[in-house]
Amino acid sequence: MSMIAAFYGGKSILITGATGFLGKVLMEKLFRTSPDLKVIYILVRPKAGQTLQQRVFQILNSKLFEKVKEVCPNVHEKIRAIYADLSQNDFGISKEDMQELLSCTNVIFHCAATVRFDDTLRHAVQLNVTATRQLLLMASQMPKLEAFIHISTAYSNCNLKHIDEVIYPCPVEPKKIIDSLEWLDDAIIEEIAPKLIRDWPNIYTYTKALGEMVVQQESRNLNIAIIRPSIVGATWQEPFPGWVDNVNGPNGLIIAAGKGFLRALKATPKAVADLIPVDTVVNLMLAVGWYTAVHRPKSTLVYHSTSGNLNPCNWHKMGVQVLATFEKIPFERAFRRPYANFTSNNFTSQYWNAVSHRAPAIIYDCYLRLTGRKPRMTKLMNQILRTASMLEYFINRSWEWSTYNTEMLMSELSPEDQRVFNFDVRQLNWLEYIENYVLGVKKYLLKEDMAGIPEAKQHLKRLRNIHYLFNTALFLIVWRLLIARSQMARNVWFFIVSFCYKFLSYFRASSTLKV
Ligand SMILES: CCCCCCCCCCCCCCCCCCCCCCCC(=O)SCCNC(=O)CCNC(=O)[C@H](O)C(C)(C)COP(=O)(O)OP(=O)(O)OC[C@H]1O[C@@H](n2cnc3c(N)ncnc32)[C@H](O)[C@@H]1OP(=O)(O)O
Ligand SMILES: NC(=O)C1=CN([C@@H]2O[C@H](COP(=O)(O)OP(=O)(O)OC[C@H]3O[C@@H](n4cnc5c(N)ncnc54)[C@H](OP(=O)(O)O)[C@@H]3O)[C@@H](O)[C@H]2O)C=CC1
Repeated sequence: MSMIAAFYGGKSILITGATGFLGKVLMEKLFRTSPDLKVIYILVRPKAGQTLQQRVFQILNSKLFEKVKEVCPNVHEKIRAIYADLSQNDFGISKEDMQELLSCTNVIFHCAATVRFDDTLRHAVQLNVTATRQLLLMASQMPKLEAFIHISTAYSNCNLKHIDEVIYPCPVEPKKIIDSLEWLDDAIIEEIAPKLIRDWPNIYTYTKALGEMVVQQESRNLNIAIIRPSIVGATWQEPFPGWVDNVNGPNGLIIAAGKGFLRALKATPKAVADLIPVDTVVNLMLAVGWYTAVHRPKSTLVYHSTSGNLNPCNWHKMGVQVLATFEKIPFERAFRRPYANFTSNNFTSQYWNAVSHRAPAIIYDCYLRLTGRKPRMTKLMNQILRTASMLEYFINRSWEWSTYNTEMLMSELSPEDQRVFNFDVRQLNWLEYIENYVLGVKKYLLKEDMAGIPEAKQHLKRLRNIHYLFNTALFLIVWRLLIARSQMARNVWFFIVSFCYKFLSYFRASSTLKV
C-alpha cells in the first residue's frame, strides 16, 4: 500500500492555479491515486466567457481525466470550485467560502502565478508575491492545516551559477516593494523595474525570488516546503506520455520549428537543457506534501525538481531528436521543411534571422498580396522571433542545481511509493521522452490526426522540390545579373564553359578510341 496515497485519503486539499498546466496534472494524479480524498478546493476565476463550473466541466471532460473517471466516478462531487481572483487583495472570496476553507483545509498546494516574462511589475508582484503572502496569512488561520507546498521555479536565483536548496536573500525587502507599489503610479513603476530586477533576466524570475522570501518571512509555525521545477515539459509516463496543453516554454518553439517557421535559434548547443516532465514534478509535490505533514522538518525545506545534475541532456541532443521526430511524424501544412540551426554567435544568428526567417516571410506575404489575400506571415514571424528572443537567456547558459533534499526524500520513500510517485529523473530515456513530447504536441496541442501523416509527408516532399527549384532559379538569376555587369564574372563563366567543353571533348575522344 502506498503511504503517500493513503495520506491524502480523507483529506481536504486546497489548490491554487488548478486550471494551469501543473495544477491539472496535480489534480489528476490526486484523484487517481487517492480516490477516497474528501475534497479538492480550487481557487478559480471566470475566464474567456466561461463560468467556474464550465471551466471545471471542461477540465474533467478532457482526455487528461479519462483514467480518473474509471477509478473515481464521482470526481465531479469531490471538486469544489471557489471564486477567487488572486490579483485582488482579499482574493474576492465570499465569507462563507472563506469560512469553509479556513476550517477544513488540510494541505495547500500553491501553484498559481503569472508566468509571463514580460508582465508588468505591479501585476507580477501582486500575483507572485502579495498573493503568496495573503495565502500564507490564510494558512496561519487554518487549524487543520498539515502542510503548505509553495511552487517556485529553479530560475528564481538564475543570477547565480550554482544554486543550493536554500532560500537566498533578495537585494530589496519584498515588503518594501509591495508597499511602494501602493503609491507609485504605473509609469514610474515600469521605469524603475529594470533597476530593481538588476541581474535577473525578467520580472517573472525576480518576483518568484521575492515570493520565496515572503514564504520564509511569513512561515510562522506552518509546515512549509518550496519546490523549484526547472523547465516543465510534457508528461513522461502518467496518465499517458506526451500530454501537454499550452504553448509556454519549449512547446511553442517546437510548434514553430515543426511547422517550418523557426529554422534557427540563438542557443548554446552544449548548454544543459534542463527539462523536467510535469508528472515528475507532480509526483515530487505529492511526496513533499506527505513528508512535510508527517515528518514536520524543523525548517522550510527547498526541493529542486531538475534534471541537469542527475540525467543531463543538452540542447544539441534535444534539437537533433526533435528534428528526427519531425521526419517520422511531421506536422501538417508546414510552411517550410523543418530544419534548424543552433548558433551561439550573434552575427550568425542575425544572418539566419534575415535569410531563414524574415526574407521567406516577406516573399510569402508578397505572394499573398498578389493573390488578393491579407498578408500575415511577417507579423507571425515577428511574434515567433520575439518569443524566441525572450527565451534565449535560458538556452544559452547552464546552471548547477544541487538536489540533496530531493534525493533524501527519494530514499525516504517505500519501494511502493518510489514506484507510484516516481520522481527519479535518472530513469528517464531522453530520446524516447522527446519523441513522445513532439507526438504529444502534435496530438494534444495542434489536435492533428495521425491519419494525416502520409499527406504531411507528401507535403514536405513538395516543399523540398519547391525549395530546390527556388534555389536553382535564384542562382541562375543572380548569375545572369553578375555576368551582365562584371567582367570578372564573365571571365569565370568563360573559364567554366571552356573547361566543361574540353572535358566533354576529351571524354568523347577517349570513348571513341576504346571502340
Ligand atoms: C542541432 C539542431 C537543432 C534543432 C532544433 C529544433 C528544435 C527546436 C525546438 C527546441 C526547443 C527549444 C526551446 C527552448 C525553450 C526554453 C524555454 C525556457 C523557459 C525557461 C523558463 C523558466 C521556467 C519557468 O519557471 S516559467 C514557465 C514558462 N513561461 C513561459 O514560457 C512564458 C513565456 N511567454 C511569455 O512570457 C509571453 O508569451 C511572451 C513574452 C513570450 C510573448 O508575449 P506577447 O505579448 O508578445 O505575446 P502573447 O500574447 O503572450 O502570445 C502571442 C502569441 O504567441 C503565442 N505564444 C506564447 N508563448 C509562446 C511560446 N513560448 N512559443 C510560441 N508561441 C507562443 C501565443 O499563444 C499567442 O498566439 P495567438 O495565436 O496570438 O493566441
Ligand atoms: N511551466 C513551467 O515551465 C514552470 C512553472 N513553474 C511554476 O509552476 C507554477 C504553475 O505553473 P504553470 O502551471 O506552468 O502555469 P500556468 O500559466 O499554466 O497556470 C497558472 C495558474 O495560475 C492561475 N492564475 C493566474 N492568475 C490568477 C489570478 N489572478 N487569480 C486566480 N488564479 C490565477 C491561472 O488561472 P487561469 O487559468 O484563470 O489563468 C492558472 O491556473 C507556477 O508557480 C510557476 O511559476 C516553475 C517552473 C517552470
